[in-house]
Amino acid sequence: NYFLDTKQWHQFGAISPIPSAKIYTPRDSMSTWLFSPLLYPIFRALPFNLGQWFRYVVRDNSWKWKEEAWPKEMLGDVWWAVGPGGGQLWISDAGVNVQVVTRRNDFVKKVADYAALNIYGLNVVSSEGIIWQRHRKITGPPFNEKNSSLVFEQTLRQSKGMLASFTQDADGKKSKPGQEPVVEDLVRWTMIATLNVISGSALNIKALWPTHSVADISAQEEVEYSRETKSESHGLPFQRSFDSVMNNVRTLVVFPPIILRNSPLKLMRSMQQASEDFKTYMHELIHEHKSKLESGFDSNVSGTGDLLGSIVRGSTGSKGETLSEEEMIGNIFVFVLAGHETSGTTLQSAIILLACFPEVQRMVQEEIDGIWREKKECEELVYGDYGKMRVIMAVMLETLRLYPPVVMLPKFTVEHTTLTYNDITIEIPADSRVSLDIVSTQRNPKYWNPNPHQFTPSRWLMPPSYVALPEANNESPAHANLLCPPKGAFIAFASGFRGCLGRKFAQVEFCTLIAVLLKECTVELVQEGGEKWEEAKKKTMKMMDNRTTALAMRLNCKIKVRFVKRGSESFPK
Ligand code: HEM
Repeated sequence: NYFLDTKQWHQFGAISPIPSAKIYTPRDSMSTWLFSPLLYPIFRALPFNLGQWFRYVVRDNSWKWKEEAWPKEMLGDVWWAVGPGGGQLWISDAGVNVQVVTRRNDFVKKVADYAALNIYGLNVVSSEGIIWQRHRKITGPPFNEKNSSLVFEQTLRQSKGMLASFTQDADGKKSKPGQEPVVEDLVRWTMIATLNVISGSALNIKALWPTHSVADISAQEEVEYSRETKSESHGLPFQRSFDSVMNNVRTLVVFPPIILRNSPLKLMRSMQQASEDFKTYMHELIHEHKSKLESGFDSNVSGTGDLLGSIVRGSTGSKGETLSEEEMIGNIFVFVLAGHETSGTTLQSAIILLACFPEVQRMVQEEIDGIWREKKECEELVYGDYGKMRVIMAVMLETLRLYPPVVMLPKFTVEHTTLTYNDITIEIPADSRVSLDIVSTQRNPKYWNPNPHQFTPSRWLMPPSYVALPEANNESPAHANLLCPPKGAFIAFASGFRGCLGRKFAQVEFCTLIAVLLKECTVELVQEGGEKWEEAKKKTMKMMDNRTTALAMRLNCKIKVRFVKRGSESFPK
């Protein structure tokens, strides 16, 4: 019962050799998870600090940013949150992180937590054990150089459309200096770009940028999509069904199809219709790929590098090592899910940080100028330039260090096991949650001094003589002389067996988009009500800390920026 269970776990925490926090809500309660950000202010307002423990159950760990309490209120690098339902071990020590991610049979994903992601089929994100191995074996290889080059092409197209819409007025004319449109809702646009890039690179479709100017929002309604309805049987053109699925993913994941299909709300019925159309289109695409393969087409040689094509090809192997059509669709769905919001929010954070740190933006622009100086007239940016974007990569890694879109890596123990921390053996009972705290690890002064909370991309830029320590991780092998942090100290892309499959994908996308946006323009904060630049920066940096988890960690407020012609900046030179 609740009281005995609570008492037993609190006693367990008290005798553990590491610190512990007493929790009073059931550990696996879905309603606590859902409503914790709303309940937190109520608990925090209780007298005599009675509700302080609630901070440890807030799903997004947001108190670490908001209350400027970090790291004072942290209980240490490794500590227990204990209460009814069991214990949750929180880790922000690099060495312990490594132990967890490299012992994949001891620290597993709790698949029940991911069941909602199986709406189209089992996939590499939601599975464990031998099923996960089979999925990873087939879904890993498609993230290759050919795909990276496709990602580059897709991003080039999107970023040009994006830049035009940031620098043209509502009539589609180039804005005059000082009259550039205000980008009110930056994340909306970065998410459209990343959704289009992933759909393009996963399925080889060419989505168009939806508007000629962000000042003319109505234009979005008139979007023309490149892939039109394929047969009479579909209600929606492909891209519309795809966008609808991705934009309404939370509803689709929470409500079963039967409820949506029979809902009295037209909106819900149309979401389900779009979802069914998406599935039919995906089956059609898979059949197209299969028949090409049967007719002797070798996608390895002449394919475009799109993820679906490679998966279909990789799935023609021996029995037991293939994916069913449902599983292929399931994987494409989670690629889009895992890749679109994470990348979109990272780009948003980085663009705002660049607006706040003009000296960093200048370094980025000098790098871009250097790349263009080497080109002949009429030459374009090419995939080969990606490796030259060291400073942009440093900006990405530093953004991810401070504002990772995924804040925690959740693991679970099926059997009793142990971890070693500073020569201490930590006993971990079966059925414990083990959470790798990405935010605290990546702000831990043990690894990130000096100024671990400060945005300093130059910490990643090493001289040519740099030799990485043996126990270090190279976060972007395509770039020379970037800092290799100690293994387990940078885990924004996870690490070990279940490391992010789309790391390079996201990196190519990020660098290409920034290189296009900042070639001729500078991003600036919009100063409001006569505020001084320093005031605007201070206000913005405070807003940057105001985040909550949706699918990925998101800013709670909109930060306005503007893209002005280089040379006409208004921030201090
Ligand atoms: C800035 C962008 C990104 C970040 C920060 C990021 C971060 C992560 C993290 C932290 C995980 C581990 C999650 C967990 O185990 O709970 C993960 C896994 C994964 N990511 Fe990413 N990701 C990014 C972009 C992408 C992209 C663009 C794709 C695909 C196109 C992608 C595909 C995946 C997949 C398939 C997994 C599951 C791997 C497995 O479990 O074996 N990610 N990512």
